[in-house]
Amino acid sequence: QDVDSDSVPKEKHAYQSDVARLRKIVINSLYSHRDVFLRELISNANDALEKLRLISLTDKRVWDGSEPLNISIKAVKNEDGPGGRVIISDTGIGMSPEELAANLGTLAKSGTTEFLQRAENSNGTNNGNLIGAFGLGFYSSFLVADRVYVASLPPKTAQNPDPVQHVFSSSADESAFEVYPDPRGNTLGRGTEITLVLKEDASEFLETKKLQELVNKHSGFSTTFPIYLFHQHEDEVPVEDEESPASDKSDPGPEKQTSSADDDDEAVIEEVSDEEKDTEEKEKKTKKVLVDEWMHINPLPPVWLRDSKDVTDEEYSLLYQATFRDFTPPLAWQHFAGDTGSGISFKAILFIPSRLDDKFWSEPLNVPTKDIRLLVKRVFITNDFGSDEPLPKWTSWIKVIIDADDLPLNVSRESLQQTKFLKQIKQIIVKRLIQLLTKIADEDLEKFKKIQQTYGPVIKLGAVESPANREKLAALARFHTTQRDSVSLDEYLENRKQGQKQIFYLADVGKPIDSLKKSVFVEKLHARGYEVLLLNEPLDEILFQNLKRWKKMSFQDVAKAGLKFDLDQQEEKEQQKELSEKYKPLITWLKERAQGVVRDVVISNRLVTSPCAIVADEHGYTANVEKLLNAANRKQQNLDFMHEFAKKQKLLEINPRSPLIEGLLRRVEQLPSEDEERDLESETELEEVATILIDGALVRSGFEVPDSNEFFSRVDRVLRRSLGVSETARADDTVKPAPPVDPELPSDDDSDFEALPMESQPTFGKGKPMIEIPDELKEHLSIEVEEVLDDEPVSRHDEL
Ligand SMILES: Nc1ncnc2c1ncn2[C@@H]1O[C@H](COP(=O)(O)OP(=O)(O)OP(=O)(O)O)[C@@H](O)[C@H]1O
Repeated sequence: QDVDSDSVPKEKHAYQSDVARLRKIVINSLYSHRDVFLRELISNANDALEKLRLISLTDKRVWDGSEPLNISIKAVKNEDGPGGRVIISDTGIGMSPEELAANLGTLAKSGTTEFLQRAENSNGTNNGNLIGAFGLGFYSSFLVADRVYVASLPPKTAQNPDPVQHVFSSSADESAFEVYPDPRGNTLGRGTEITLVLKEDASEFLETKKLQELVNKHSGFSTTFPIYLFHQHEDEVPVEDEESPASDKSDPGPEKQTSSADDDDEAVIEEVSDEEKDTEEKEKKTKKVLVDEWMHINPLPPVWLRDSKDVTDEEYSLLYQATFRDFTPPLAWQHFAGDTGSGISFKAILFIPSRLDDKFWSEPLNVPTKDIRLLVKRVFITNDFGSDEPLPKWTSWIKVIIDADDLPLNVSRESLQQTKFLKQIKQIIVKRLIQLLTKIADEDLEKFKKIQQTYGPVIKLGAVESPANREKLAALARFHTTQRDSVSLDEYLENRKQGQKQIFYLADVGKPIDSLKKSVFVEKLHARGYEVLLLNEPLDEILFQNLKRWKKMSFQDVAKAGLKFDLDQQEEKEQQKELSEKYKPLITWLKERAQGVVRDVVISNRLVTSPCAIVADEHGYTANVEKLLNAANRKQQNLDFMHEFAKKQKLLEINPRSPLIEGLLRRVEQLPSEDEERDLESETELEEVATILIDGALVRSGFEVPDSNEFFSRVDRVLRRSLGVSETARADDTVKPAPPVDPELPSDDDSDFEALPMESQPTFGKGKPMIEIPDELKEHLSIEVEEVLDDEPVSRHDEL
């Protein structure tokens, strides 16, 4: 009987629409990578075997440990012409007919629809990466096969004591698939057999050599279960042995194949030549025969059990890609052996993927990792480390294979939770990751640059999140500065100036580094050669607040009071004192004007060209913190009070060297004293200048002005004054109201006008048609405008 025989009724099912879309994307965009089909199917077989073994821990009926668990691959060439089939079988958990339909006919994965949209929109250019991120699985069969049959038989269980082998059958271009009882009966014993009827141009996969090469390249790493490949070789055997054929007895091969020797497909020996010239002289007659053999093609121990000196970079990459189903090789890895401290020894490889999942920053802090694969003596146990004590968020993306020697094989996850083992493993992973990052930072600048691009903010998160590792992680953090692009805190210290006791920084989340460099707060420091760290990532400033000091140096926000630099020098101190004295009248006058905004007005020692700036007091909020807090939408009343208080803790610093400030001082000094006659108009004007100066300082320093309308009205008035325009004259503000909707006109939706992009839509003004013509075209263009009377039916473009 054939798997496709019509002797059984076949039930037709429609594919879920997403499946059809996914198949199309896979087939169209991965043609040049089509050998991945084998890796994907072997990975699925591996999963099925792991599942069976896990279930058997609690239900011995499913598998009692006696029959072998393995994967086998066989290529069968068509007898009557080109082409043929590749059959991949496993002795794993198998699928019931319902599971065949559900698992292979629908996509249950979350994010599928979004993935499909992205893949379709990217015109196939980037689909390799997208699919890599998503996983591609069973549908990769259609890269090489026109038709696929999946025969499957689940093990006997209490609920299903007499399972029946069923077949899932589908062609590459059909929108439906069939599920039916296997006409051959329960031939598998248990497990799944996938038969790929190869496309015409995929005959290369019929060659054993090609299949072996592919397994060696990709899939030797996808599984620790033995993979057997069927092949035939010529052998010379004595004629008298003909009766008892010489198959390789030392290698039993996949159990089910040897046990089903009566199957036509599984003929053990085939005679090809009996042309041997027997001679009377020869004592023994021999003849050439084709011997069938199942080769064990992944006999090497898994990579993590080998000595790291014997493993190539390519092998590590392939192991990573196969295990974690990632198309892109990892950025870095560490292979180590250890002991948990509670006497359990293990071998492990820790991988840093080359990209961070998009979801990383939006997921909560305590998301459990799914990519730490715990094995015991090569046997997969779990990748669920529980959510009670997940790894710290900053390491949650890590991918690890860990193989323990001494845990009992039937250890369950629950009993694992109770041992110290998991906790110790998590600590070891974090420690090793930090070691790996530090090693790269010390030894491989190029690679560390790449790490920074992807994991820079993650390292800072780690330093904030875990006090125990704060120092080590902060040492790995890199920052922009006024002088350099990527500087560690230690490198910053090496570049400090004589007598510098503070680490200077300026923080403004989201602001481009170039515009931070131009800030009023760094001008003098920069001019004097001091380096200032420029922080524009949300975690930067929080990190410094957590660190408090670095190698005994305190952090100084240059937008805050408390900035110290070579001011101990006597000369400068005295100069500052003198200036304060000189500017006293202006300071007193400005203090009154700036009451609602700042706590005090002082002479600046940080400004060079700017006339003034607003700095936060030591206890006040910088513009950056104020922005963060506003964004955090503070609701609690009692905190609001503190918030308002901290907001007012600002100082107005004035630059005594600025001509504007000098001019203002002169004007203030000229103000009439109390017993003199006052010039109210000029006083108001001066006050207005002061308010603009204060508001301008707020904006320049990154704060918001209390009332921007008021601010601009004032600027308007000053501008008018400087132009000699009347301050009270009003603009002509008569505006023609928009016409009501005319129900007789076509609706907006079907208008051609709407279809035009904004910039190409004609503009209209004052109720008259108006067309803007560029000056250079005016000579060459003449335009006639037809006037339309109000009561005439109008076409859409005249309506406005
Ligand atoms: N050889 C097999 N034995 C048992 N079940 C299988 C086998 N192959 C596939 N399946 C079932 O079909 C489902 C879908 O397989 P598919 O390869 O499309 O996706 P996946 O393995 O879940 O994910 P991905 O391959 O993308 O990581 C699997 O989750 C599994 O339940």
